Amino acid sequence: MTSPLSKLQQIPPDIAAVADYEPFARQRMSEQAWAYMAGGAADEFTLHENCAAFQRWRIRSRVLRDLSAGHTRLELFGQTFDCPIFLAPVAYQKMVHPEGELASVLAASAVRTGMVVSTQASASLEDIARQTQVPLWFQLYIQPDREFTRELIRRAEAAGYQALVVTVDAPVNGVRNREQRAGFVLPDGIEAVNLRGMRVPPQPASRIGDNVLLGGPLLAAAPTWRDLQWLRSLTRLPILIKGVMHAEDASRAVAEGINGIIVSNHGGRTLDTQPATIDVLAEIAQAVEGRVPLLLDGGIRRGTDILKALALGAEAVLVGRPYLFGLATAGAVGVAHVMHLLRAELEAAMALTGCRTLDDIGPSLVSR
Ligand SMILES: Cc1cc2nc3c(=O)[nH]c(=O)nc-3n(C[C@H](O)[C@H](O)[C@H](O)COP(=O)(O)O)c2cc1C
Ligand SMILES: CCCCCCC(=O)C(=O)O
Repeated sequence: MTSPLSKLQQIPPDIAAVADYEPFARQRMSEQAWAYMAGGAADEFTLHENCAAFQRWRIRSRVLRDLSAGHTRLELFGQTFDCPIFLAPVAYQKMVHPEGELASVLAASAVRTGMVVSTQASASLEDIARQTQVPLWFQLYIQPDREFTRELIRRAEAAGYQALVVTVDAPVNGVRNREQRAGFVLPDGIEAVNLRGMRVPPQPASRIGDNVLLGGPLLAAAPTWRDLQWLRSLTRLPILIKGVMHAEDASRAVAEGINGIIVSNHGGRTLDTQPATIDVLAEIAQAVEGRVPLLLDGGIRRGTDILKALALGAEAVLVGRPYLFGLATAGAVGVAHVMHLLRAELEAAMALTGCRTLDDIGPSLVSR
């Protein structure tokens, strides 16, 4: 006899690729939760374009190279990871599985890769950190209440987080029509527990689009470059900014002393009709000239997508929905399996392009 929890920890038969998890995840979620987790902004052009753009890049195979003693290890900010595929910050994971972020972080530990924990996690940042043996990074939404923000950073440092990822592409929520049509609201019992006690409560995600924005208090308190200087004065942790899509912003970030940049359009959830992340990566890499590490997320569904991103200038990638669908389907085991599939596909792609290590992956391997 299997308990309901154990059913939520079993990998369904016949899963061969990350995309195979999607229908199982869909079955296990309410229509409202699915709208929030799978959906994007407005007409969802960017959501789809992130994936479609990878298909327009071609990989050139290479033959007869020495592949002995190969690996996918990488070092970032003095931290070692077994593979360049991180778990992106994703809010409210208990909405899709009772163990939520606590399951995801176990999976990150099992595959010895990084996880970025969302400010809007549904488990406490301390409880998540206690579950792991790999370096964790904390994703920061700078809050209108700056004192509270300072305290969040102090808590993240005390809990052992090893980098701050400041998300800069969502001073307001996107126009989430799919969520509106489904009537999405956070279910009872799911909340951003790390924001408890804040003086200015965050607005519920699905209502933000209904309010007047320009000239209102929300945007008056929105983060600016000045806030990044303030963050720098508060912490010695490496600071990355997530949500850069323009070479000029990337150059400015480097000039401001930011330690890393995540090329991201928030998985198509903020400003619709932005280009795919993979299509702006080379331009941003050119502006950054290797001065700080670049990471990329959005639309990664195959190991070949990862190889393309690394070839065009990223040192690592992050995935969002793929591991969320693994989590919804089979908890920690599902997340670990998704990460394993992506890594196995990356290794196959590396072998077939003659790359022994990540350093061997370069622009000559891809073309449009
Ligand atoms: C349900 C959901 C919640 C998210 N929550 C956050 C968040 O709290 N903070 C953040 O910086 N990004 C958040 N993101 C964006 C992801 O970090 C990431 O940029 C995106 O999912 C990458 O695209 P992909 O889902 O195609 O891999 C969220 C994405 C999803 C799907
Ligand atoms: C004002 C932005 C709220 C976003 C909440 C979580 C998130 O990032 C998401 O994509 O959803």
